[in-house]
Order: sequence, then C-alpha cells, then structure tokens
Amino acid sequence: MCNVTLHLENQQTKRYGGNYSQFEVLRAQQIALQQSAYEKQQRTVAHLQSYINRFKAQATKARQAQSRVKALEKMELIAPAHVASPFTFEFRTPDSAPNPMMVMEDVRCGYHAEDGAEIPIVERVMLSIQNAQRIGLLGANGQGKSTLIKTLAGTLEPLSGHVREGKGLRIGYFAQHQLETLRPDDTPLQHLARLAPDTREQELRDFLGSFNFSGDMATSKIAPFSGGEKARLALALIIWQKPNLLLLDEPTNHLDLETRHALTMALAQFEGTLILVSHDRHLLRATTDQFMLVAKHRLQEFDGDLDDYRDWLLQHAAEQRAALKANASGAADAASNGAASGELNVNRKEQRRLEAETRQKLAHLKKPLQGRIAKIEKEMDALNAEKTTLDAFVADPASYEPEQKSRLTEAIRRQADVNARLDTLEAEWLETHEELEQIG
Ligand SMILES: Nc1ncnc2c1ncn2[C@@H]1O[C@H](COP(=O)(O)OP(=O)(O)OP(=O)(O)O)[C@@H](O)[C@H]1O
Repeated sequence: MCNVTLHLENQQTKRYGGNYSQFEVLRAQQIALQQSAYEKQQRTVAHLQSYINRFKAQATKARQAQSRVKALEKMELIAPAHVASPFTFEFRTPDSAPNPMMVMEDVRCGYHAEDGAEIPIVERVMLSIQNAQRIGLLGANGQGKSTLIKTLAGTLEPLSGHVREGKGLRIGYFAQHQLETLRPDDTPLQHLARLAPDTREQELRDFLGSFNFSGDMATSKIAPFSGGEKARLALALIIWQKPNLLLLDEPTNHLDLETRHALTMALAQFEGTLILVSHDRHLLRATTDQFMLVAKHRLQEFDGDLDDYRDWLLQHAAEQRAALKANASGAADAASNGAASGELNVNRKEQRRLEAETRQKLAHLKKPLQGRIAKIEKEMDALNAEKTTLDAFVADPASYEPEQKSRLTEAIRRQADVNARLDTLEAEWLETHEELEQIG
C-alpha cells in the first residue's frame, strides 16, 4: 500500500496524498477545474479580442480598445487541461523530391455539364510549386479551392492548359469524399496490405498501431467506424506511401481533438511540400508559411497573414455591397430621367426590375452565410445540450466512485473535446455574422 502518489507529466512532478485510486479521483477533479478555468479565461480573451477588432479603427473608442489590448497582454494564460494525448504520429521523411514539384501553365480547372458544355471554375492558372513550399489555399466557399486541388492531384482533368509533374513526384491527396473509397467490409490491416503486399504483417500492425488502430481494431471491418476514425485510417494510408507533395483538403473535418492535435504536430514537422485547404486557422498558422487565394475565377498569391485575409474578406464584401448600391441608384437615376422625357411607366418598371435584381443579388450573397450560421447554431445547440449532461456528470460526487472510473475518464475527455469545438464554432459564428453585417 502506498500513501503518496507522484505523477509525472509534461516534465513536471506533482505529489498527491493517498493511494492510486484516490490519486485518480483527485487528478480527474483537478483536470475538470483547470479546464473550466481555462474556458472561462478563453471566453474573456475572445470577448476582449472581439472588442479590440471591432473598435480599434474608431477614434472615439480607440482608448478603450487600447486598454483592452493592454489587459490582454498582461493576462497570464491558463493552459487547457490536456488529458494526455493517446498517440502521436509522424510523416515519414520523403526519399527525394523533384524541383519544381509541379508546374501549371495556363490551366483552366473545371467540369463538364451533362450536355458536354464546359464549366470553368478557376482559369489562367500559372503555378510552379517549389520543393518545401508550404502553401495555405484561401478563398470563400465555392470559389474553387477543391476544384484546383483535385486538378493538382490529377483526379480531375484540366479543361485546357498543361500540367507538368516533376520526375519522382509522389502525391498524397486527402479530401473528405475519398473516405467513400475505403472499403467498408475490409479491415485497416487489409487496406494497408493492399498497398504493401510484400511487407510483413507485424510491420503493418506496428504502423497501424502508431495511428491508434491496435489489436482488434486493426482487424475489424471499418463499416461501423466513425468519420474521424475513417479519416485517421485514410491519413495512415497516405503516410505509408511516403508522399513528397501533400495536397490536403479540409483534413481536420470530423477529426477528434486528439487526432487534430496529432495531425497538426505531424504536419508542422513534415519535411516535404504541402498545399492545404482548411477552415482550421490554428492548423493553417502552425503548418503553412505562405498563402494563395482563389477568387473571381483566378488563383493569385496572397501577400499577408490570416488576419489580413479576414480584413480582405470584409473589405471585399463591403465593395460588393457598394457596387450593388451604385447599381440600384443608377437605376433610380435612369428612371427619373425617363420620367422627364415622358417614359414614366417604362422606366418605373425598369427601376423596379433593377431594384428586384439588386435585392436578389444581395440575398444571393447572404444565403450561403445564413446557411453557414444555421449549421453552426445547430451544431452548437447539440453540443451545448451534451455539455450540460457532461458537466452535471463530472460535478456529481457519485461519479467519482471507483466503478464509474472509466465513464468519468471518458466524460472528462469528451468534455474537453466539446468545449474546444464550441470555442471554434463560436469564433466562426462571430466571423460569419460580421461578414453578413458587412453585406447589410
Ligand atoms: N462535379 C461538378 N460539376 C459541376 N460543378 C461543380 C462540380 N463540383 C463542384 N462544382 C462547382 O464548382 C464550384 C467550386 O467548388 P469547390 O468545391 O471547388 O469550391 P471550394 O472553394 O472548395 O469551396 P468549399 O469550401 O465550399 O468546398 C462551385 O460552384 C461548385 O458548385
């Protein structure tokens, strides 16, 4: 029997009085407390930051904004409680890579309609991807980021132009729709063995183990796997092939907090070339060092960071709004001129038509944003409901009885996941609302 327990974590030792079971209860309580302090502080930080962003440009509020900047700077940040990550993985160092990796000359990316007509999405693409570049691909929804990535990956033929691949190029392409190409009746081990028929089973099992598919899970059919587990398997299969160019289209969608964290760390250390599309700003910040923008059917370099991009988005929305307003008042002028020359009815009609067109265009701009907000709110509602249940469970002294140990650990782990996701959603919700406000 022992009466003191020492716990080693993150290169620190903590002393807990009592035996191991008592230690587990204390530690669970401590994690819950730290997590809740962290969340509280994060809410404060977000609040201060949104105030600063909103008012820093307004002379009358500049001083208040400045004092909030100071408050933020002074704040000693609490670390999020981290239930130790169950795994980490790394990208295997590519053997060699061509330079340039790939060149696109005057490429038109797009699709064919059923009647064979061309639907160009991104045009006149001139791109030379150099070895070791790490590019974040930006652009509003529907502008063609995925279309461009598919063309780079070679799963979509260009409508015209040339794509030249360097000798020895090995592309690792990940996109959500590829999860459908996994075979539901096969196991992770079978998937990997297909890629490596000559490799010893133990080696394959060890590799899968490093992605948290150990023991039975490596030999279970993947049909009932969650989206996150399938994404984890798809990533493992890509990594096995030692790509030197990674094309990743929203790789963190559906991933749980720990896998997202593990992927971010692995990508930050990846020595090859990377092109990444992601809404996950933390992932973009940690793994890319230059940005390109897909907008108005063109691909261009984006000279700035993610904050500049946010400003660009707002500015862009404001310009569109101004153009539409100018369009509407032009119509009104045309109508009143018409009245003077006796064309009253025709021009009133024209004015109404143009106004309706403007309304329609504004509605068209707003619709995807409203859709996004509704989607975010739906997910937030579901998560908040889950959070209430989890919080109550973790706060209940009965949950610390020994027979509840595994449920409690799982509840605390899930609590951290839910809170992190809620944070992200809250930030997205705010940003989307701001974009919407700009449109008017
Ligand atoms: N198979 C297809 N046939 C015709 N048009 C398509 C096809 N797939 C996508 N599109 C259209 O191409 C445009 C660009 O879509 P894409 O998915 O590349 O955008 P994105 O920038 O990746 O946006 P998101 O972030 O919303 O995925 C959209 O208008 C979309 O409707």
